Amino acid sequence: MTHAHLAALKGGLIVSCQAYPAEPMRHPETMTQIAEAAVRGGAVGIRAQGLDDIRLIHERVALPQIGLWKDGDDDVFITPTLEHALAVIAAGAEIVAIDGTRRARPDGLSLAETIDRIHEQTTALVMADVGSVADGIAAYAAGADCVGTTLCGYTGERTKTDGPDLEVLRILAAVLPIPVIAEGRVHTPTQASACIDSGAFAVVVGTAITHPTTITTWFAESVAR
Ligand SMILES: CC(=O)N[C@H](C=O)[C@@H](O)[C@H](O)[C@H](O)COP(=O)(O)O
Repeated sequence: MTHAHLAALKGGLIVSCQAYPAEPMRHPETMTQIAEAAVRGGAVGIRAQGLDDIRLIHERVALPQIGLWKDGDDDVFITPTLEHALAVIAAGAEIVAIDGTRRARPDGLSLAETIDRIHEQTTALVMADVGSVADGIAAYAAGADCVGTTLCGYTGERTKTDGPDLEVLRILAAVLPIPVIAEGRVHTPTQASACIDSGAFAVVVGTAITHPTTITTWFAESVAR
């Protein structure tokens, strides 16, 4: 049985609204406006980073929100500890995205301990951001409510493909009984559609919708002679 907030995402597009440190658009109001614009285009959910952004988006956007807190320069930086996860949930995220890899976590808790404590202390769901098939299987065993292919190509286990890692997506969607969300380098509508055809429960698009600097480089490079 899928929780209502996850069920609301089924078969849809989740738009990741994130700006990176020191970037011009890094402001909760700006990210909230981007999220509001994404709603008008048909997004069924929003993914957002940082407590202030999550709080404001929760106030103004009536869609399920996947929240995360990127912190630290270590390998594990997506909502790296239980404390980060609880803060993301307190800020209003219905689903908390956490590092769901098999790497050691900075607070010394295992992934299973982290997920157990989130489930004991809150009603939020956990999206485990994984970097490989082995990660995904371990995250399911650890109690994740859903997994995302978010970290495929970023942990050294998988080659960073130009588009989404459809191979990991296809395998995890076939073997796991929980939703598998496609995320990472989905840059075109055709790729998003291929994710659904490969078994994705939902598709997250960030950069190609919400990161104008990167999109500008794609066009600038294509006109350069
Ligand atoms: C690896 C990592 O840090 N991923 C982050 C996770 O939230 C974001 O920087 C990405 O923008 C997000 O995953 C969406 O992916 P893309 O922007 O490729 O559509």
